[in-house]
Amino acid sequence: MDHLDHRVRGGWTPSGAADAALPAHASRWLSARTGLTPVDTPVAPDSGLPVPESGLPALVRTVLADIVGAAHVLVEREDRLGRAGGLSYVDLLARRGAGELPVPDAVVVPGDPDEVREVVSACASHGVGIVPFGGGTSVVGGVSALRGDKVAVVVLDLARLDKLVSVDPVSRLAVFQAGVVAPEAERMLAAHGLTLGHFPQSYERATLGGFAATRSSGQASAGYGRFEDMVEGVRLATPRGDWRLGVSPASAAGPDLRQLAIGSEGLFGVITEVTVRVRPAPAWERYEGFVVDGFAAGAEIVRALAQGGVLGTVTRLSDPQETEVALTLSGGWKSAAVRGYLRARGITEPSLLVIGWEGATKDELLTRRRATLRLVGEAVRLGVRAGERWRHGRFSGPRQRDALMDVGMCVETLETATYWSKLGDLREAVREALLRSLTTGGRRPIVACHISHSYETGASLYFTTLVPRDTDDPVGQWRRAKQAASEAIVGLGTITHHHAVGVDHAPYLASEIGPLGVDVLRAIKAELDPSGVLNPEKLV
Ligand SMILES: Cc1cc2nc3c(=O)[nH]c(=O)nc-3n(C[C@H](O)[C@H](O)[C@H](O)COP(=O)(O)OP(=O)(O)OC[C@H]3O[C@@H](n4cnc5c(N)ncnc54)[C@H](O)[C@@H]3O)c2cc1C
Repeated sequence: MDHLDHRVRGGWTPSGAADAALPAHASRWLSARTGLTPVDTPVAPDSGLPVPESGLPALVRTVLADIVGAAHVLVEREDRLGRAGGLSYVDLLARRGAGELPVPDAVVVPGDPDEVREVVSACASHGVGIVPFGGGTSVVGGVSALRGDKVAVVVLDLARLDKLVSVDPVSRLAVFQAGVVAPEAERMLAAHGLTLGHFPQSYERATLGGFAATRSSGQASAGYGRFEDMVEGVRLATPRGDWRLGVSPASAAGPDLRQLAIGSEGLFGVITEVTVRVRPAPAWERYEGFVVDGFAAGAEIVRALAQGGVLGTVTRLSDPQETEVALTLSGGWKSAAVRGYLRARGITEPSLLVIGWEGATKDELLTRRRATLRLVGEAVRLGVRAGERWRHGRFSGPRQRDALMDVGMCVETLETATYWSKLGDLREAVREALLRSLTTGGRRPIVACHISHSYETGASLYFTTLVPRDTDDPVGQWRRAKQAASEAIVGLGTITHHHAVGVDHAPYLASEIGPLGVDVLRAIKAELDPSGVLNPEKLV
């Protein structure tokens, strides 16, 4: 079985490798902007990382091998290391030898939903923790191999649950096994002229089960909705047995229990199948770029589009800081000329707005575009080239994270959401908290932000922070900034719009859902997972 490459984002896809490097001028620019003294800190080779011996009791190993076959219970060092943690900044730091990297005692790879149910049941009987593992792209510690009070912990890898179970084109439904990765889902649906329309930035590697477990939101959420809007049904392997939910497009049969599985982050059961709503694949697509003067003016445009019901399928507004960073790191800011042109057009704080439209026919697309453009107002139109440029790089930005870490940067992202009336305040509060906590020792952080998911009532804010890494205490530097940002968010917005809770946001969950909410979640967990083996130390 493949080992996940946690080091080089270009390893996600061979075609992506080219986007993983930094352009030549980038470290010079970073030095000038942030005070970086470039260093060379490549990833510690995995062979240098401490990996304890597997503590999986021999009896449990035999029981698991009887269920999935001995070849699918992996205890070798490389296999366990390959499924140790996800892709958060802290995970990446641990790969560089800073901080702890919890390594599972084994990786179990069941072949179908029934085997998953049996593995879950066996682990529950023997008090062994289970970390459900989809694409391993969690950025909040969701797949950290924490064992809590359990004797051992195994990663339950869903890679072999990779099948399209059925398609119902009449009802526009498809049933997938949970380990199907997003591009494979799209490929299988394309054979039926259909699309799911879920394109998060982690698209190349994340799974449908992972999307459901984390309430994921893709770049085309304005057109297709968030992942929870797409889920019609789920099949969940719990220690209490198999649980299937979702039998009709709507129901008044009590609370919607599917929502217990969606966003449950592997604590209530392992999702083995997901029934999703699908759509005809669009025949026409068009992306265009615009520049607005300042974030506030751009946010007003996006609000008008959202409340006017004319958002593009993709609608994404970068603030001036993100516009600068994105164009510099992509090597695209042919600066002087573009800045001069924008200044001549009265733009002093360029904020890039990208809008993408889709349609079954060209006329449908153009009708949508016209409706949007009526509300875009004074924005400077950069045209299709700028839009296509964004589309080309839509999944590649994060791949540069490793290259940035190699030269000594701390690179972290966080996301939140709030109502339109509080959006400006929330952006300011988070910016201020990050700048305050990270401006130390001559380091000058860049805090960049964008809106990429908009609703009638509000929008998400996604922050990217770049700052020279504190080489003496890189984890402490991250922890202080995370705490400052999270405390700034509490009371103004949600602690997470789509990355989920995992480990990193768990301390702030109660402030969002109340202590009673936490008790309710714990009661549900106690009912479904009485021995508490599912994903220890996450969510609640
Ligand atoms: C570069 C990058 C960009 C990203 N961009 C986005 C984005 O645009 N939008 C977005 O929503 N997210 C984004 N993410 C976050 C992440 O990709 C999502 O949370 C995604 O939904 C995780 O899917 P996965 O298959 O990788 O799940 P994993 O990382 O494997 O798991 C995530 C959580 O779900 C649990 N889990 C996984 N599969 C199952 C299952 N079958 N049953 C029960 N529990 C399960 C895990 O235990 C864990 O708690 C990004 C991450 C990275 C690294």
